[in-house]
Amino acid sequence: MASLFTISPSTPSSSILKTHFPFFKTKPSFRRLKKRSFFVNAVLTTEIDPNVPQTVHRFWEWLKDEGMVSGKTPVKPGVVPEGLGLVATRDIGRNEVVLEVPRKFWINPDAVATSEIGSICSGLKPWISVALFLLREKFKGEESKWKYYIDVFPEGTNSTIYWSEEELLEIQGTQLLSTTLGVKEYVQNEFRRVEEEVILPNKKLFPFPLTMDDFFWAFGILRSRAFSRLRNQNLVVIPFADLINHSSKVTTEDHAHEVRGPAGLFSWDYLFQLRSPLSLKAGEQVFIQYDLNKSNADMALDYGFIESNPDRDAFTLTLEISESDEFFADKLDIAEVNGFGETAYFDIKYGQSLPTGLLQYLRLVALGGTDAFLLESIFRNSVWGFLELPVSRANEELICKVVRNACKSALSGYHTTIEGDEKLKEKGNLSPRLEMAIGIRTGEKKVLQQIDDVFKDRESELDTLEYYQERRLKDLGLVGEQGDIIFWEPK
Ligand SMILES: C[S@@+](CC[C@H](N)C(=O)[O-])C[C@H]1O[C@@H](n2cnc3c(N)ncnc32)[C@H](O)[C@@H]1O
Repeated sequence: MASLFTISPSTPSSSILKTHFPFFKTKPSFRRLKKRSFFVNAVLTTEIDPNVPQTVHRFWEWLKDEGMVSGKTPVKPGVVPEGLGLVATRDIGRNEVVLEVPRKFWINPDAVATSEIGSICSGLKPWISVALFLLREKFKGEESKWKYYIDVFPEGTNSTIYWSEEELLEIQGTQLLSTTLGVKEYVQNEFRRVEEEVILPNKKLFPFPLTMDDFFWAFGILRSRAFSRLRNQNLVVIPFADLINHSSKVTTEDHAHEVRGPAGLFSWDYLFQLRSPLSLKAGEQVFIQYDLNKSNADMALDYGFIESNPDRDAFTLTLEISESDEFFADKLDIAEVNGFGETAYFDIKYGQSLPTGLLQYLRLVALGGTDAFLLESIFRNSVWGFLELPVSRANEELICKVVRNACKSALSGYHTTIEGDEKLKEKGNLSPRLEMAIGIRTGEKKVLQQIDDVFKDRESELDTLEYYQERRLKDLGLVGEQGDIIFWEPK
């Protein structure tokens, strides 16, 4: 039965880039330079905290210069525990607009299409075209229109894609480790392909050495900073807006909007508008909710941090209809009619009931022997409904056994126990990556424990559960309230 149930990964670094790029001709921008020297003083003395790096001062000045920041802007960048963040300069009401960024400053596949590399990026995946764009702009250094923005990007995050081998050992046995390795392999393959097909054949456009680490840097920047939920925009990096950090205190996600509005002195355009989901006092940080649906493993991979909230702990069960199953075709047909496939993924979250369809799919996969009649075509429209409830003792016993064995086997793959992890946490003084590793492995183990408990309880109830045949007899009026068989007696 090993093929009935497999637990497998749920889904599918960095170097400091040289900012000086000698191959681009220098075009002095007197307007920008002149204005900058004026604003730098103003900014330095009155506006931004002196602890904020110079790169951020220059970026702030650039935002003013380009009209994205005015005297009315109620936030400014600040150094906060999450790195850089946006801090309220006055009290801000809930739902109040904190910033607006005109479309001409959005970096998305459309912006790449109209850039110098547009023609060679047209067939690429959206994220790859934006990654190449960012890398190229980074290498252009002084010559890039985006220089002040790119200068405030971090060199990396704590995403597991950047962890050393030693650090990855701390998540040994976790699904996050397999997902991380899968993602790294995917990015490596994409880099090799784009290097061969786009970068090397276009030396004029990419006259600098682009390494795998550079590509990973861009990938990590996009995963952690791109907004993906705007209407018609499936990937967009927005200067200024991407300085905003996440807080679990925010429980809504409708903070980002695309609106029409003034985008300069005489122009009107789409604006990316960010509203504060919370009311804030001056000096407090503005936060949003990045994604309510992401598990801690997703957060670790994308953003390089996790929440202590156990609701984010999850484990993905992967179920499969084996091709060697004698009823493979019928089972697959039933699964497909009901929105599943040969393989089905079920995300199980801590503290929540089993996901819809999991028990049906399990019972379907385990169906055989005397229950196989349910696979006949006359039952095709009703079988999924039957599978909602236990089919037979043998079927229910099998699913319990298989799930429990899989949980035990997964639990044996972790190199620490929940108790051991909790002791480490109590001791404190952990690096952010080790703290994440402990959080992730404890979370996964707790979910596995929870799944095992559910099926353990079910196993203990096998004798008292009602099965298909009994229900059927009841439906036909042939079983009494006490479970006794009623014989037909002529009146
Ligand atoms: C969109 S950027 C926000 C700006 C970022 N703090 C910076 O310094 O540029 C997202 C990154 O900020 C950090 N971050 C955001 N919210 C966080 C949180 N609640 N805890 C820890 N790090 C956070 C993570 O490094 C994440 O990848």
